[in-house]
Amino acid sequence: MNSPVLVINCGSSSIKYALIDSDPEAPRLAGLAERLGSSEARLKGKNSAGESFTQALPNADHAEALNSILKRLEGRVPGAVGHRIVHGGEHFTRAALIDENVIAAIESTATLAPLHNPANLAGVAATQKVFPDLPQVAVFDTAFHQTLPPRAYRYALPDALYTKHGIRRYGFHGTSHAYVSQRAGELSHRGAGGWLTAHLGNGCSTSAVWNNQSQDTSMGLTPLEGLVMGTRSGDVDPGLHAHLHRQLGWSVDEIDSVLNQQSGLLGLSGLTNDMREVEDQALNGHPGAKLALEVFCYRIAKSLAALSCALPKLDGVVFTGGIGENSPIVRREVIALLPHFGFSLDKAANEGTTRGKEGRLNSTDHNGPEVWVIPTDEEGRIAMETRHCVESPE
Ligand SMILES: Nc1ncnc2c1ncn2[C@@H]1O[C@H](COP(=O)(O)OP(=O)(O)O)[C@@H](O)[C@H]1O
Ligand SMILES: CC(=O)OP(=O)(O)O
Ligand SMILES: [Mg+2]
Repeated sequence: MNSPVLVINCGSSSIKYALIDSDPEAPRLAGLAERLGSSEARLKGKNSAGESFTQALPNADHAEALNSILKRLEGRVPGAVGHRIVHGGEHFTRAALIDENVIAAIESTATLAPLHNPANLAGVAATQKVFPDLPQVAVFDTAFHQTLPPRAYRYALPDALYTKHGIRRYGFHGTSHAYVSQRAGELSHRGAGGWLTAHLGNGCSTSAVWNNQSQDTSMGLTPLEGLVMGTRSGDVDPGLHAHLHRQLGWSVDEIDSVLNQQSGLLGLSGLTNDMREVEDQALNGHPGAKLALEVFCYRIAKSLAALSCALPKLDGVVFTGGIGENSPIVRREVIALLPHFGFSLDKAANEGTTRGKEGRLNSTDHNGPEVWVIPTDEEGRIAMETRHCVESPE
């Protein structure tokens, strides 16, 4: 397929899009429709000359936003649409051409990713209306982690909860972990081997990848397990839920909303879910922001150390996502908490790396495991998998 792929990552009130050519060097048309459904709705993006635009779309819904996106494609016609679908359960080990059965399977896992899957499905429905003749492909966050062995994916719960109800660890951000671990293997003389990856964006997760296969990851049944995130708590004592219910009288919905939307950096700092602001306020001495940064970094280091058990040998660690790519402070603090692993961080390289650049952050004469920053490319990976699926569907 020579035509470009339109990649859609649909959230509850936003659509991220990118039009990606088969030639990876060709310029991308990309942007974001946000605050959909409100009077503030708008479309922001870049044209092929690299110029930014912003267009107000008052009260636009997903379908209206897609029609506006279509007009920004500068006459280029996609050959397929690739959708990011967060939860694919155990049904999907690779991308799938969307039909009624695939939609039904995605619907059946929707309750496991309530922040993501319903919005992803709404994006599919809206896109099918706008592009009725194009093949549409679902690319799952969970698929890359379907290689986890049972020791990593099983919870120590009664067997029937897994066999009858699918309660197990799935893992997310698979396209990102797959892309950056593969890229680390290509950039480093060590090749594909044992890589720990830290995807640190609004959602955050770590993964242990051996020979391009995921061996373990920090997120579980839902994208709430594991690291501290922008507004998500990550790991808490499983006894917390019963305690909050019995002692404070909180309902399940209240508990769920606190853990997903009012916790993480926002909860600890009492200020914001935005790491840039947390760092600024921590530097100003704000106690909540300092604590948020400290817990955030400690939890990442602890997770990386734990995940190293999944690898026969450790070749290096890769930082990615908005925070991983842009925060020298977080990278420095995390590496400083792992002194037994023999990492060495080059201060100038760590502080000099800027967004959009791949780089190794340890000195070249160093024999221990490497430290890399690799900007993630979830859209590029989704386009590649979409192309592959359309060309050779199973
Ligand atoms: N220069 C920076 N320093 C620290 N954090 C940054 C910087 N730039 C972006 N971030 C953080 O990255 C996070 C967003 O990550 P991103 O991967 O863009 O999000 P999403 O998961 O929505 O794709 C926010 O917490 C933001 O503050
Ligand atoms: C799965 C997940 O957490 O995704 P995001 O980072 O886009 O919220
Ligand atoms: Mg993200």
